Amino acid sequence: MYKVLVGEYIDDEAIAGLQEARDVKVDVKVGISREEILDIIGEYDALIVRSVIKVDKELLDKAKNLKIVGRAGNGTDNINIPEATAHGVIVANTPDSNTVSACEIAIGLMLASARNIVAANNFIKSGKWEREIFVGSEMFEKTLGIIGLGRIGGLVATRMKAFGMKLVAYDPYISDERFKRYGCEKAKTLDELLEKADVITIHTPKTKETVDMINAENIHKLKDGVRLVNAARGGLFNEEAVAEGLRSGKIASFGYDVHTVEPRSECILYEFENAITTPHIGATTYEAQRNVGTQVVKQVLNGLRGEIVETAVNLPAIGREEFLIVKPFINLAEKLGKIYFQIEKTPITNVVLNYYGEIAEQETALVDSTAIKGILEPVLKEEVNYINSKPLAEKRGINISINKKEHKYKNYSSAIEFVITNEEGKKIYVVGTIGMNNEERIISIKNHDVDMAISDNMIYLGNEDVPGVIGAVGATLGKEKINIATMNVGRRENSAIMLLTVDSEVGRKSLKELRGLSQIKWAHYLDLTI
Ligand SMILES: NC(=O)c1ccc[n+]([C@@H]2O[C@H](COP(=O)([O-])OP(=O)(O)OC[C@H]3O[C@@H](n4cnc5c(N)ncnc54)[C@H](O)[C@@H]3O)[C@@H](O)[C@H]2O)c1
Ligand SMILES: O=C(O)[C@H](O)COP(=O)(O)O
Repeated sequence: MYKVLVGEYIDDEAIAGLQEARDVKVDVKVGISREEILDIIGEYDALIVRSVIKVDKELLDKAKNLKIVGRAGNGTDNINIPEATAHGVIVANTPDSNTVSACEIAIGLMLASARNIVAANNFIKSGKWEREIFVGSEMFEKTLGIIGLGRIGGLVATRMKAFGMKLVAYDPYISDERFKRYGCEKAKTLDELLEKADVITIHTPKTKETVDMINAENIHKLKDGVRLVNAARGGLFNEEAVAEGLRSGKIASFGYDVHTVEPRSECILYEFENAITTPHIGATTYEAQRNVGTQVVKQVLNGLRGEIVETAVNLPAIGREEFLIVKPFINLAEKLGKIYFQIEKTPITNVVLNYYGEIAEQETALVDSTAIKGILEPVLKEEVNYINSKPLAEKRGINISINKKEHKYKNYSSAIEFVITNEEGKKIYVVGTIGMNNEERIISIKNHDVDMAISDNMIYLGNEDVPGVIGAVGATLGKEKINIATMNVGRRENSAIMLLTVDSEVGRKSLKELRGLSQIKWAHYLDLTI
């Protein structure tokens, strides 16, 4: 039974989804104190957070059973990712699930602050009526500067284009094509954007580069009467500098959802009527919370069950399309990796993974990790996952190298070759491919060419290359009530092997019977279930 701690509010349906899982016990402790979480985290296999709980080294050191942290949302700046990786903990967020809500709050703050909606609302409810003091500005034909043209920046661009705004964006990490796609003029420098924009909205993560993007030094570069919006992360615009700009009139308004300190009850900006704010509610919509909740539960269950966690942030970033190409190879690699310790017992010193053909042109880091996971998992007591498999192998003195090579298995569009060297200096080769309909196939084992679909239950035999072996093996398995699904033979000068797929598990007694046949030199059952 996996224990999951939900430490911040997530959607009720998502909690119900967790509770329905038979292998999970859920504790919901929304608003849990720091002291309590440090006390109890050692019991849990998974932790679900939003942006409040700090998942730092202190917490991770105490989280002895933790396998995955699910971030029900986008930003992960409350989680120490390198530490999580060092602890073998997967961190997964839900990057696409709340972007529309975040975009809409940015636009809401932009319009509300430009039209004095909050001040006018407060004014009228205090029993007064005036109109002239609430003169605002239109967005039509103004220039909107977007810092960070990622998911949310892109959504804002599309929508504000419809308002008739001219768009200029600053994002040094994206292609020119993306600027074109969103109809944005590319600002080559931040200064260029600061100088051109009538309204500026920021949609970057919080990094060393993005903190204080508007600060005391560069505020004079802004247009007089500029309007600012921050629905990304607190501190991207320096609060003191913005307060100074609001005081001097340089900045006409500031709409912000995110704060340098959260939660907070005081802020230098609260005195300004034209600075309107919300308590980080960008993702607080029914739709976003439903999406985020469903997505985080899916990722956490996958992580606990050893399945692929598509949105893991401490794995190499891989696009959806690329992921779909690589995905079948991920399972294939794990299965091929499992073969070694089922046919050999000597410890490994070296693993070389060679990629050939189309797969060699892809980002294979996920495949590398699962290949190593496949090798180690059957023999290690510790939990092995995609995150910790390589560090665990290195800790055990196993040298790993990955190569993308010119194609040598030309009959196949792609191939993965394992070359495993053990302490006796023996080299074991296992090669596989993905065939039609994403079928996992083994195409060579210990230098014997075979070509057969992998199944969960396989038998690998070494035999004399003499007449009658196939019949003897068939009869023996028949006696043991084991049905043979397929059979493949591989022969070389002095040796022959047989690889069989069978419909059921093969017990010790059946293996003993096979080994007792005079023509059989050795027999192994390969359990390749994952
Ligand atoms: N207010 C909320 O409730 C809420 C909700 C969701 C997301 N967010 C925040 O919104 C922000 C954007 O999220 P996203 O999903 O669009 O992220 P994203 O990763 O899709 O896009 C971020 C963009 O910022 C760019 N960028 C990075 N460093 C930059 C720099 N120094 N200068 C200019 N551009 C830079 C990147 O190239 C990228 O294109 C994040 O900070 C996220 O945490 C807030
Ligand atoms: O990064 C995010 O997803 C948003 O800032 C929302 O954060 P929250 O989950 O704490 O509302």
